[in-house]
Amino acid sequence: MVQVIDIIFVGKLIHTPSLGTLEIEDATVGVHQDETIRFAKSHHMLKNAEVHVLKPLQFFFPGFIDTHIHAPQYPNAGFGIDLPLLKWLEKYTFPIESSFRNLDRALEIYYRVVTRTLSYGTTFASYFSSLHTPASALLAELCFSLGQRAYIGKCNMNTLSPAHYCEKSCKSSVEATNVLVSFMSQLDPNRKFVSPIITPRFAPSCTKDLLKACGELAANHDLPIQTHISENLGEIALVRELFPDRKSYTDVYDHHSLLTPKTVLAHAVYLEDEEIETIYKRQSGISHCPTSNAVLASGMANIRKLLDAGIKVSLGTDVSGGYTPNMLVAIRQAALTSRSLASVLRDSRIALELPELLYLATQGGAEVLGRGHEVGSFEEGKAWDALVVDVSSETNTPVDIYERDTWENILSKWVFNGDDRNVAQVWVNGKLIAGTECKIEDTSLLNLNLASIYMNTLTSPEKKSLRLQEILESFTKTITLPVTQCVSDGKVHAEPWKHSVEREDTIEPKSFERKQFLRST
Ligand SMILES: O=c1[nH]c(=O)c2nc[nH]c2[nH]1
Ligand SMILES: [Zn+2]
Repeated sequence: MVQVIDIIFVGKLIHTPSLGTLEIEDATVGVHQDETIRFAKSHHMLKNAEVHVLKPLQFFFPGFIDTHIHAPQYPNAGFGIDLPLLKWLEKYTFPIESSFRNLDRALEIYYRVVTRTLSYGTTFASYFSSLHTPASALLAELCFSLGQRAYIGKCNMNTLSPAHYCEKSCKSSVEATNVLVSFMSQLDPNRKFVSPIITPRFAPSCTKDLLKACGELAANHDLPIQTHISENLGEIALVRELFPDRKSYTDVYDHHSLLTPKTVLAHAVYLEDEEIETIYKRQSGISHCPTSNAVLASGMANIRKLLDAGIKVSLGTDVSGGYTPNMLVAIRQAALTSRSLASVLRDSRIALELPELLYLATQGGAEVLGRGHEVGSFEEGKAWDALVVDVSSETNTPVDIYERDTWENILSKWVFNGDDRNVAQVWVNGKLIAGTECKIEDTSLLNLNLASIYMNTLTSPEKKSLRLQEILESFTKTITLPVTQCVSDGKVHAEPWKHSVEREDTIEPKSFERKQFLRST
């Protein structure tokens, strides 16, 4: 039985509960651990509570919600900015994703992705994994055990992809998805922390029957959906060619019942007015990915137009089209993109203001993921998913604060100059899980946890026991020296996954039996 402790947080509290509203106030917030904010902004005290009082240049901010990130593309973050979308997929993206057949590799990289995004203050992420069910299950286990809220979707893709990275049929894609869904239902039956999300990669990589099947999977299991839409002109032309009967890219998804109130559409750079209307009618949401749109020279989405149309909008890092999983960078790029577009189109209203940008990165994300009533801002009854941001000189970051700075200025300086060193604490559901002030003391326990995660995703019991020692040993190395994987014979290998040996246990299983799992709470 988990011991329940009440916690009281005292300090500056900043959030954007609605689009364009910025609240900055001194607050005392009571939180029932593992439950929700009991009372916000009141000075009522709880008995036997643990009290956290912030230092002068620290403040509470809602955890970031990244509504579009490709976990297996993380090793490519920061390179491959020379090609447009379709060529980029072929040259960089499909090769890295296909390497996630190998679970050792998946574990090493996914562990890094989750801990890295947490260090930047992402408390909730909607992940695309690769097409592999075991590696996707592993990512789910990692998020669950490390405490990050996550939607996890294995890619559905059965056409127009390289032979070595393409599902064989609609049927096998659906079966593999069902395996992941049932695995995750055992992991977190209430979907409070981790939930599957149906993930048809994008229209060109799915046959019509698979698009239809994805719509049915989402409806039958009551699951959210994520995909890409209207990112790049070459892609849009391809969709027109592949689906000549459909009026538009949006119509392709609508026709296959993929536009629901729980659908996340990434990019939406070139939507026509009629498509915007359809998306509004279906109450689907958009993940704006401005860094990726700039890196791949895809275009500039007019977010003001989407907001004016009443569409829910959020922000995504879109690693590795986006070069970093840092949500602060997504916010900066959204600001600059909107300002560039405002000047090009000679309409100053297009520029997004700081409170709007912060909303997109928090409450806007929660709304798009269908969890606006639970997370995204500090309201009575919501979960305590919060950051303690520290902008004091002790952090040694380029956020230099002077006496005359107002809290609005301080906030803006953090957004434009801050980094992970300013993320002192990361709380999810009333539990401290990351941040510079959160020290993981017992690394052996962490290793053990990771090992049990790994074990849960393997199929054959014999292989599990045989490899336990090996796994435990390799973790110590992986955690402390992740980069050594890229170096051999004294040379740095740009594509380290090519050097890994494929093993039999990377074959897609028919089903998972989830073993009892250690969660640290
Ligand atoms: O930015 C993108 N990243 C991807 O991995 C992808 N796949 C299809 N369309 C895509 N766009
Ligand atoms: Zn993407």
